Amino acid sequence: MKVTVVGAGAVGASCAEYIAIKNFASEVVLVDIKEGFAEGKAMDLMQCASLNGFDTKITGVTNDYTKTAGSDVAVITSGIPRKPGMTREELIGINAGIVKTVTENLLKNSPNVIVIVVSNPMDTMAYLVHKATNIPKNRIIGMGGALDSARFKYRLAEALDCPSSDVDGMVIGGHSDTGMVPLIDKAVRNSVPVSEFLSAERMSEIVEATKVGGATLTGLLGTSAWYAPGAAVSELVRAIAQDSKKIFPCSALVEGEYGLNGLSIGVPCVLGANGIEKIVEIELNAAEKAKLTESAEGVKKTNALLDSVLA
Ligand SMILES: NC(=O)c1ccc[n+]([C@@H]2O[C@H](COP(=O)([O-])OP(=O)(O)OC[C@H]3O[C@@H](n4cnc5c(N)ncnc54)[C@H](O)[C@@H]3O)[C@@H](O)[C@H]2O)c1
Ligand SMILES: O=C(O)C[C@H](O)C(=O)O
Repeated sequence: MKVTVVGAGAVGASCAEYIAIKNFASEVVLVDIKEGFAEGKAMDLMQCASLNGFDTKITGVTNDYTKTAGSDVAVITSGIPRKPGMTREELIGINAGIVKTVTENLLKNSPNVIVIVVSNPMDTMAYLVHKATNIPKNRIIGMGGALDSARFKYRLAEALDCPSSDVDGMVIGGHSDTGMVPLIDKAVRNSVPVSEFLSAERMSEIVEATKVGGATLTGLLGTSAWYAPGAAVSELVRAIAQDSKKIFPCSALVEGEYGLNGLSIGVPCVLGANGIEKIVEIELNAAEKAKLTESAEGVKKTNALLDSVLA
């Protein structure tokens, strides 16, 4: 499998590193607009090959999309990250134009590529890729829910004082500070509902900490996170490479699922060789449904800004 990662910054490089370390792709091409930057990141990462024991070939190019030709998957991380105090939505003015141009360049060279959108505001950027191209909806995947769910599991494990591998849980909805919907009533510790172990108050603290997970890290780091984002992307790419049919919450174009239409938003998706092979409609309780509907309204408000920022 050939994977292109556009944006060789914090998230793009972390994503390339995890893909290489997991050793399922033959080739990763890093692309950046900054002269020499992707080449440097690729060289540094390739010097880890003998140390970390991977065979994936990583190359870097400065804005030369001919080198990305024939990519099976392309990950778009190009654009600016937020600074402390900002929302992801505030990035739309700069990132929309970047994501649109990058997508057009990718498609010219890899018409059948599956696109994974990472740049923020991610749900709106995924929707932009849908609006600006004729890529079928199964080949446009927004990465947010896989990361948010990993953060949810981290918070659950912290509260339960157990390893993350003992908990399971999922976050659906928009990838925003207010729009995430951590499905706390469905979260389990080794198949036992977490409500058996945690008070209602502790559970709502976990939900709130999960929703602001990205903002918390941005406050600590001065820019947004990259390790868990890179790892989350690498798991989506792996599911495609291995045709695994695993379920991840991804931002997908909804056409009636969950009563929603005309936007990309985080919903459970089966991922395989064809990208999003199915949106899974799980039973939501009334509160979860109401939160998802409200979240969709928020994403739609941001989507409505696209025309003016791209004009
Ligand atoms: N969806 C998620 O879960 C998630 C998680 C983390 C970060 N993000 C988003 O990912 C984006 C990247 O974050 P980062 O921390 O890696 O930022 P960064 O600044 O470290 O890297 C971004 C890179 O994009 C490059 N770039 C800019 N314009 C480009 C273009 N036209 N073509 C190619 N490269 C271009 C820059 O030169 C830079 O190297 C941000 O928008 C951030 O908000 C999303
Ligand atoms: O928080 C951000 O702005 C980056 C990303 O969306 C994240 O959740 O880490």
